[in-house]
Amino acid sequence: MNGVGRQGQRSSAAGVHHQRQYSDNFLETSSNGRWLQSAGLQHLQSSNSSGDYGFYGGGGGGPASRVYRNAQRGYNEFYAEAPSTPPYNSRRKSGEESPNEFSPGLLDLHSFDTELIPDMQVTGLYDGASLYYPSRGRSFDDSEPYISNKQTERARVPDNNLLKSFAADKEKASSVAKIKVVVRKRPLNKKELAKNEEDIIDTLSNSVTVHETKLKVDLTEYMEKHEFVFDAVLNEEVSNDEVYHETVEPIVPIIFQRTKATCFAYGQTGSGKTYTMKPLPLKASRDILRLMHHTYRSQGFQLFVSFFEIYGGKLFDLLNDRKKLCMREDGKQQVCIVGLQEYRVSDVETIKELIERGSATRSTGTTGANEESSRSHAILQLAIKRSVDGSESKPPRLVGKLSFIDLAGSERGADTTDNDKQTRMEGAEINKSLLALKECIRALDNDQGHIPFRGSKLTEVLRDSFVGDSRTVMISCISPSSGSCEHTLNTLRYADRVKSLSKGSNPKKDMLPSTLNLKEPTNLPLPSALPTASTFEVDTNDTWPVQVEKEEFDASEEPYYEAKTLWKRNGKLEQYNVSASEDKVRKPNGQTKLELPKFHSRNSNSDDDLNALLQEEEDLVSAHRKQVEDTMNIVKEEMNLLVEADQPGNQLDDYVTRLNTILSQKAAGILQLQTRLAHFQKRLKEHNVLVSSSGY
Ligand SMILES: Nc1ncnc2c1ncn2[C@@H]1O[C@H](COP(=O)(O)OP(=O)(O)OP(=O)(O)O)[C@@H](O)[C@H]1O
Repeated sequence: MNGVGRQGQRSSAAGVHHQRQYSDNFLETSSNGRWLQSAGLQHLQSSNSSGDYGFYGGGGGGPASRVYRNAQRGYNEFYAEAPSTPPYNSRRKSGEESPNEFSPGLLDLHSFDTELIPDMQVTGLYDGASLYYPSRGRSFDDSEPYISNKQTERARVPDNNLLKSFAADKEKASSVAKIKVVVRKRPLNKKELAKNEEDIIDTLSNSVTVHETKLKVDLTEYMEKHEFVFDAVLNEEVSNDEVYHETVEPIVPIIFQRTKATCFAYGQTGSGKTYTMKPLPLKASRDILRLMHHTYRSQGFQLFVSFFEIYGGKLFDLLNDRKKLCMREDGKQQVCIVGLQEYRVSDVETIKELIERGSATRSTGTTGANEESSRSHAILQLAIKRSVDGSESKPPRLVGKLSFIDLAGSERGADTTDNDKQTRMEGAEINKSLLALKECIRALDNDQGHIPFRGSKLTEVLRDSFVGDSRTVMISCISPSSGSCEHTLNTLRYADRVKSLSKGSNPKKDMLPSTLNLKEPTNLPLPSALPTASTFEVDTNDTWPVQVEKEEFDASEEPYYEAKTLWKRNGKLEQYNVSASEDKVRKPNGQTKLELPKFHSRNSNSDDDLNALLQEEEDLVSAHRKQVEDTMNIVKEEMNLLVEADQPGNQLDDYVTRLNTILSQKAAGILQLQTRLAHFQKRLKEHNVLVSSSGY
């Protein structure tokens, strides 16, 4: 009844509301770095914002880290010459898909991208992409080469433009909202239609209204309206392409600007999370590869894909037969996933096959039940790395990362009262992770010094996505049916809480009547108490017990040591450096079989070695720190001694003895540290030998 009436009134607008202006808190990231990290691990590096800013700032890295930072300077300076981002170009209308073009966000980038501009077209710098892409209008096929060599060969870069454009790039990055919350409504499905369920959701511009039927005490029905405002609301007519344009596309270019971005799909089971998320990584990869081959051509960027899931608090590699993975965190809050396979990819087809393979592995799972996928979080990561000197002879370092997360069904968190113990535990874990996720996103936007990563496995794994220069897009998927009203409201309330209390939220929201979203009852859809570090179950198998308060390292810098060992590990590294054409092996029947290049997992002995090495590194840093403290105490003592020496009547014997003691102490301290350092250097060398002789 009501739903039918409202459907008639529903806005014909596609529901894509292009909001370009979001306030945000764009920060520059300092280039702290860490020089040792475990080889053979997929690294989810912690990053920090600048020390000025205060995210775990401070001298955690100690003097040794300073040395590393200096060593990194050259790289950073080099990096600072990345091409620019142009002013915003007019966007094509929703639904106008011409996939062979750069999508609008990318067009923006290109209109400043002199590298691609043929000499005779320089005057058309701001004329839009059509100038540079003669292939515009051709239908895009994933198997089609996405770049013509001729096009790139025409390009030349005026150096001064590179420098000029860096500022523009930064400006562009800062104009991308730090957190964006989007709602997507799916159409009624056959089952719901068969049950005569109504569409109770109205969408208009960037608001969504839920019409909830309630009963009065006299059992007459009445309608309660719940209205929410978000950054964008996408209705059931909106295509996956438009979802991409609205959510991920704007953040793709800034991944090259050392940004970590995360896109989540949140919602109840069957609300369309997978439907929404599945196409996004492929579309993003396509744009990333285009950028790599056009704008950042010959700059040594490489794209890597990994795909894993968190199920029942445990990690499984979806690209390696659901092999169980182990998450480790060292004393410096570096989170690593031991054994995760990461594939270097250079063509869309390979990525597509990987995504399909991972998705198939996920949906079949261990029990083969679809049920399972709604209880797991699937995480697909696209990592952009870059060779230090632009060549492939050196190991690549992480530049930016784009994570796509298809979260477990939000209502699964409520399974905590289920009779089955396993289900209860899974429900609790899901609950915990969704709560922790919300808190982390909010902390991120509020620039809180403390981000509650430890609330769940999910947030621990995503730690590096919440620190430093990061972007988050949350897509809340909702079902339109009256039967899902309660879940839909819960989803929208969750999304509202992620967004509404954040400092950098949509300025439009502030202009709205403050009561708009506050009409909502204040009870949380999920328990409001977030597990704290002390209540969080520490799995001693998976997590290092050491807890350090300070964030010390910058995720934008892949640790030198790791890079080195990765290189050694792979290099027998033709495998690692397989080109697109080598990725495929022709089968006798002419079909193309994918032969994927692999990062081999290391065996447990290697893991032990790595852990020991990491521990030694920590011991060395601690010893160094202690030595500095001791030296400072000794210097104080020395100064006192000098003051006393100046006093009349000072005993020379006493002065000489005490000075002797002080100098001996100093020498002993230095010697001790030197010995420890030499031992550590030896161990590093041994480790390299171990890696290179281990058959990789
Ligand atoms: N926007 C949409 N347009 C058309 N069909 C959709 C849309 N969203 C979802 N569907 C369909 O609805 C069904 C459920 O969607 P989907 O599997 O993506 O839900 P989900 O939220 O991922 O569920 P789960 O949590 O159980 O994994 C699928 O058949 C999907 O094709």
